Amino acid sequence: MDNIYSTGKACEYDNPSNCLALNPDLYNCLADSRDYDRLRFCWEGWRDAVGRQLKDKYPRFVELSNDAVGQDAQRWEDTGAYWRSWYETADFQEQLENLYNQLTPLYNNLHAYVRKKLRATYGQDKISATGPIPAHLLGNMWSQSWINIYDLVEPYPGKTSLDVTPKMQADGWTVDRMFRTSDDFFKDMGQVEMPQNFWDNSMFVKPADREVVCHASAWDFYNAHDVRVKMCTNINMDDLVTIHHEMGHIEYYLQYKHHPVPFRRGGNPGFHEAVGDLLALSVATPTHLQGIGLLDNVEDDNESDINFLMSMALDKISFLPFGYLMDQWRWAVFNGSITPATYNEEWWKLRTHYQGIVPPIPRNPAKDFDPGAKFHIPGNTPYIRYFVSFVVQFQFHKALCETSGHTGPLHKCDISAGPNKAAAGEKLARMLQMGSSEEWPVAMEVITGQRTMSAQPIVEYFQPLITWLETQNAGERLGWDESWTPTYDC
Ligand SMILES: O=C(CCC(O)(O)[C@H](Cc1ccccc1)NC(=O)c1ccccc1)N[C@@H](Cc1ccccc1)C(=O)O
Ligand SMILES: [Zn+2]
Repeated sequence: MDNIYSTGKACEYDNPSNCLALNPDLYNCLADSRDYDRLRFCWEGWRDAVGRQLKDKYPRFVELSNDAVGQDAQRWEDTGAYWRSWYETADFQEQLENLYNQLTPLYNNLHAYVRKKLRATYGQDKISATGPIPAHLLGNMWSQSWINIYDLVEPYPGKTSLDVTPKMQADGWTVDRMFRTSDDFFKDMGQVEMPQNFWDNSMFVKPADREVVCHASAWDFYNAHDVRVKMCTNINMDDLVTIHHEMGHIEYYLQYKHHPVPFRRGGNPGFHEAVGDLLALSVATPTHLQGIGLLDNVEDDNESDINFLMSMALDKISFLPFGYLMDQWRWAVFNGSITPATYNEEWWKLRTHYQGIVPPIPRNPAKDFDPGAKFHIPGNTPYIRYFVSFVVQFQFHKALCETSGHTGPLHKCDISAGPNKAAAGEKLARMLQMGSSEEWPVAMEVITGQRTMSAQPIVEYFQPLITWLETQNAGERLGWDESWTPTYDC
């Protein structure tokens, strides 16, 4: 399944020998095209090339995985139960649902605003004012991050552009400079620097001579010195953020390497995903981007603030329903309540219910397997960890901002700019050094002083934007009529 995913290509209708790889061709198509039908080709072509090939393999995989976790001393009732056990939280699913319910108003306000803007771009015949959004129009192959359509939704055009990709490319940024920039930030915050073998042994760019798994990953060789990233880096802001994400994994490896192997894990899997994103919250601030030469002039006024918060919301708020639903689907597959006969229709029920999106073309239940078109399904990588990460990274950010001595609104905080940045770095290092030797509430307490997941910090961070969106959305229908479908001209 990994090989099918990593080598899949979508071939042009009019030239079957001209085939597009996911990275970078289809990524660029979904990010840059503003042609409804071209976007549909890229969206459908990837699912035909990969999802359809995986449809009949996945049921057997589920069976084998459930057998494996039911064996011997483990005796988990199914794979989902085993995966949830890593959080050591009896009411874990209830806590997640509670967090999600608190975040729904943020998402619905962003969704309503983006839907209105997309109607203006693609026409009222293509998008309903009260329905779900066609999935291929959101700038991302899985509609999980909407940052690439920032130009279509920018609140105050003409203010400083936050899209630093053009400047990265114009200034000749290299992949090495992107990784060095990230390493410099970790060092500046008092964390451990990347060892020489990281630079010697990592794969930073897509090789020209062989097929590789391009989906980014960070590897611990459990020998206290060999740590590596594998990534097909492109010169853009998205990948600069991903580099921080991957380096966050490496940082955890380096900080907990003194523990026995069973403790060389994150406090919980969400913590491992949160480290790099946490630091990237500071790097992404306009003043920090200016400091590393990616923004020329920064305007400090309310309109620029709203533009900045919109760009952050298109990355962080848009992700929340996707991060939540991926394992809602998978846990149900593992426990048998979703069967191979209903894989795809149950997938789209969840996608429409939580994300407020619909497929641009009818799905064929006998052939289509759209979950298979997302890396983590064939890759068998659990996903709720990212939803947990998106919640806790804002709890950590708020706490480290206070420790660093930041004053003012949370969204303007760069922990490396605070007078007590060293104290903030020490708290982070102490948490990382615990690995999984303490249960995660104890690790959380080291940074935040309390032991529970909370949606309050992410809501506080985005509050100015929420207020602005509520005004903009006056008269709009929040949420969507799940029965609407786009017109299909074949
Ligand atoms: O998948 C990733 C990043 C890759 C990874 O760093 O999480 C990677 C996934 C992976 C790859 C191969 C085998 C297993 C997992 N995870 C790691 O490299 C990893 C995982 C656990 C511990 C240490 C490293 N991000 C998710 C979600 C996300 C996260 C942050 C921003 C945007 C989107 C996505 O792209 O959908
Ligand atoms: Zn990760």
